[in-house]
Amino acid sequence: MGLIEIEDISRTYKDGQVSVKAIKQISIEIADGDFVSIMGPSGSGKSTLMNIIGCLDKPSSGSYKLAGQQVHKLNDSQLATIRNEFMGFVFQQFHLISKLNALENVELPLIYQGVIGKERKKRALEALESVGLGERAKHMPSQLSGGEQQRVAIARAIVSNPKLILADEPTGALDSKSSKNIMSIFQKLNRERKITIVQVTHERDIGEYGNHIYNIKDGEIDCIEEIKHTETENNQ
Ligand SMILES: Nc1ncnc2c1ncn2[C@@H]1O[C@H](COP(=O)(O)OP(=O)(O)OP(=O)(O)O)[C@@H](O)[C@H]1O
Repeated sequence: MGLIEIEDISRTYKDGQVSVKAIKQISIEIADGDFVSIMGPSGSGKSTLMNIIGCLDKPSSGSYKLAGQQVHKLNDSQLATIRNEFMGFVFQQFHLISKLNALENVELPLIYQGVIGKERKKRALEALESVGLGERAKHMPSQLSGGEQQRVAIARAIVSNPKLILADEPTGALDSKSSKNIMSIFQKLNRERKITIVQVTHERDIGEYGNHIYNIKDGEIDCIEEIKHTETENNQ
C-alpha cells in the first residue's frame, strides 16, 4: 500500500468565464519511505499537485488516500489536523519568523501541539542538532546564512516527527554548496528516519537526490524515472 494514493485527480481553477485545468486525471502511488522529486516546466501543475498532496487544496475530482485515509472527503479543520500530525513543510523562502531566534522558530509547531516547557526546548534543540545547528540555537534568522536558515526550517519541519516532508523548491534560493548540504540532510532523514519526502525542483541535479523523478507536463505525468544511487552514496 502506498503512503500516498492518488487516483484520477483533476484540479480546475475557475475564474469567471475562464477555466484552467491545472492537473488532469493524475494517478500516482508514493510508497512509504520513498523520496520523490517532481519536475516539469513552469505552469505544468507542480505546485497544484503539491498543494493537493499537502492537503492545502482539494481536487476538483478524483480520490486521495493518505495512509489509508480518504482525505479528499475531509473538511478544512480535519485537513489541518492531518497536516499537523503527518506533515512537515519546507519552502523556498524559508518562512522563519524574524523576531524569534532559531530555537524559538523550531519550537513553534510544538506550541500548537501543546508541548510545554523543558520538553519543548529539549525536542527543538535535538531537531536543531540533527541538522548541525545546535551551536546556533540563539541566533536570529538575520544572523544566519541562507543555507542555515533553511536548516532551521527543516528542523522546524521535523520537530513533530512527521511521516512526510513536502518541500517546494527547497534549494531555489540557495547556492550550490548549501543546496547539496540540504539534499544530504533530506537523504539522511529519508534513509535513517524513514521519512517520506516529496519535493518540487527545477534543477535536475537536485531532483536526482531522490529515488524517483516524476516528470509532469501540461498537467499530466509524462514519465516516472527511477534514480539508482551507488553504494558509496548510500553509505554516506
Ligand atoms: N489560483 C489559480 N487560479 C487560476 N489559475 C491558476 C491558479 N493557480 C495556478 N493556476 C494555473 O494552473 C496552471 C498550473 O500552475 P502551477 O502553479 O501548478 O504550475 P507550476 O508547475 O507549479 O509552475 P511554476 O514552476 O511556474 O511554479 C498554470 O497554467 C497556472 O496559470
